Amino acid sequence: MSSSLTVRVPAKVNVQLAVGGRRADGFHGLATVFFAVGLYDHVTASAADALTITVEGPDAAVVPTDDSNLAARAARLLAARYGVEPRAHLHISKDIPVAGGMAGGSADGAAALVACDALWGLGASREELFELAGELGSDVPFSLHGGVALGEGRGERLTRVETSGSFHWVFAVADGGLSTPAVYGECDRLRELAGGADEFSVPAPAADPKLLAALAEGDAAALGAALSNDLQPAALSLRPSLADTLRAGQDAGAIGALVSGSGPTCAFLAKDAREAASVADSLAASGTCRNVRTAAGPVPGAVLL
Ligand SMILES: C[C@@](CO)(OP(=O)(O)O)[C@H](O)COP(=O)(O)OP(=O)(O)OC[C@H]1O[C@@H](n2ccc(N)nc2=O)[C@H](O)[C@@H]1O
Ligand SMILES: Nc1ncnc2c1ncn2[C@@H]1O[C@H](COP(=O)(O)OP(=O)(O)O)[C@@H](O)[C@H]1O
Repeated sequence: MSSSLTVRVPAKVNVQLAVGGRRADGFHGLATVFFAVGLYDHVTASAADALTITVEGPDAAVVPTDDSNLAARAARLLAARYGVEPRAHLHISKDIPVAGGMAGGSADGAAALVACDALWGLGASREELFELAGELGSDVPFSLHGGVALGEGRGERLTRVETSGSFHWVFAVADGGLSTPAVYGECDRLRELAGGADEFSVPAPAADPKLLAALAEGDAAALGAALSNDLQPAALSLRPSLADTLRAGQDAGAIGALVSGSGPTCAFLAKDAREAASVADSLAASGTCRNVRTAAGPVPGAVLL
């Protein structure tokens, strides 16, 4: 047992997000290709008498520090499963945009599972951690997994996807977030208008073979052309100004552009690191976003430092 340890965990972008009809349980069946990018939160767990959370970083003020924080929920779930007291102080150093469609909360949940398992000396297997992650949220297993993976079911059933080389991304971070349930709800509303939103009205989602080939071959131009997100019309409907952001990135020379997950962060693929820096400069000057980040990937999932 150690008295303090830190886990590093990445953000994600969905390079494909195919959304099936709304299921009876309210969730949507997905075929999504998660891609982990080098933009990280760090969660440090230290010995304490009770479970407490602190957060630092530019968005810290909008992150809950009570039991609704995904890191706290993860610690409690793990402790309950092993019959131990959830005694830990969790400090989150947050660099992943909050409510931005980049799975920052899920990342902290995954990191807390790994950190508390080590702090409490539980020795949970990878399989056990993945099972707990799936109970915490649809995106949490991928934050453990990292790399590139196809997510099916709610997004929690993962299969590793083959890739070559590195891809270079630019992220335009918006002012304020979008609620994930609200974006799925808007997707359903738009689908109802077009004829139906349930599982019988919407085709079953499937991974795009062209996108998988582009990833396997390390072909950035082909990946850029294949990017797709079924939640994008809903995110644009709730936040019409995102169309300006997407256009600004395309005009700046990005070879692919899409809303990241449920948004409102917009993700742009660049040919190489130099082009990414140039797209980032143009986006920052465009006045269509709060700030701009560059990151390469794929990178590993939650890892104990
Ligand atoms: C859209 C995605 C794309 O990766 O992520 P974000 O872009 O928000 O980060 C995910 O599907 C978000 O996953 P996550 O944020 O873990 O969602 P959960 O906590 O499991 O569920 C929150 C809510 O989202 C909706 N939801 C989530 C997953 C899914 N397959 N179908 C859904 O309809 C439901 O309304 C659910 O109550
Ligand atoms: N550790 C956490 N970091 C960020 N947000 C959190 C965390 N725990 C709970 N939340 C809540 O989850 C909401 C969604 O946050 P986040 O996971 O960053 O976005 P998204 O679901 O778009 O990827 C936030 O608005 C916040 O209220």
